Amino acid sequence: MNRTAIATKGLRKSFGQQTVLDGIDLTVQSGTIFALLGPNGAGKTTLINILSTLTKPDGGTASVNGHDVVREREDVKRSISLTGQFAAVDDMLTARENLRMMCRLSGFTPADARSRTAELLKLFDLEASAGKLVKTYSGGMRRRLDLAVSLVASRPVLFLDEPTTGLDTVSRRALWDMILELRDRGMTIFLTTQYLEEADLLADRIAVIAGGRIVASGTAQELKSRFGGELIELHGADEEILAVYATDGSLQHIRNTLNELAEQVSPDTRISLRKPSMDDVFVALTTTSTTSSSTTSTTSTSSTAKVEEAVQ
Ligand SMILES: Nc1ncnc2c1ncn2[C@@H]1O[C@H](COP(=O)(O)OP(=O)(O)OP(=O)(O)O)[C@@H](O)[C@H]1O
Repeated sequence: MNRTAIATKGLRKSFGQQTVLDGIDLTVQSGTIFALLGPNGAGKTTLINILSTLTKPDGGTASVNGHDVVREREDVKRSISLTGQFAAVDDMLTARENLRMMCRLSGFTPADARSRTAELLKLFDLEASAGKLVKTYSGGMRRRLDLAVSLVASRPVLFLDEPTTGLDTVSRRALWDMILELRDRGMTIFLTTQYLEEADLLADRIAVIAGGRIVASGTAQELKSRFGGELIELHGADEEILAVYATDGSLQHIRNTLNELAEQVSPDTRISLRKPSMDDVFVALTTTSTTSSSTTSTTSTSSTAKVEEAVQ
């Protein structure tokens, strides 16, 4: 049975004159991974801060695990883990010592602290280095320990603010596996990211935030399918992409689009066909055609639709 873990309605937040969240409506089902995707400064951290009770909204409502984030703040706090919340991972202690200390501070008995520590070291693949000082850890190991520490107390909802920023590809993939494992154990995970691939591969549902609003939401497949079947890319002499046009993938539409483009672009323009990616969705939703590198001086005609137009 699907249960709602996080819900917001008309959520608003401004800092001074700047409106950061301009009426956010979201629903996240229990036991799923939800990715909030958006460019720098879009309001992702502000939304996580509101949902985790660190910041008060100016208007609208939000609930986590059935509790209102303003009126039932303590209940919300007891329902969530937030990575980085306990940024106090001590560099001069080992991972095992850090975890045991956090367990004891959270009220575990010594025996329970030992077994929870062992469980978390295993889950986050830190057993081999559990006895080494944290100051000797790589960025990826450190991030895994941060996550392990934030999960000392078992809570149903986990907030991850850009969990893999700055990690190399191997560490990023290792962390993704762990996030998926947490979801499979029944946790609800709300993460923010600027990495399209991360949202694409991890999330059950994605919402794209831009200009203080949710401009699109759905599964990765649903978002990509807004473009239809195939994209036509126009390339210049140096292989640079001049423009991207959406088609429904049918021979008829592709032929009509090419015929119309042939009248507008120089004869040595090259073309290629490809499937839509999350990058296309993101660029189309978060940039205007004047700033996109995929613009051209051609005008849209009856069967041509640049990706920025196709997805709106
Ligand atoms: N406490 C604050 N006081 C004033 N302005 C703030 C405050 N917190 C955030 N802002 C502003 O609100 C906007 C959104 O910030 P936020 O950190 O939520 O964005 P973000 O999507 O998380 O960005 P990034 O991906 O860069 O972390 C930014 O313009 C930021 O400068």
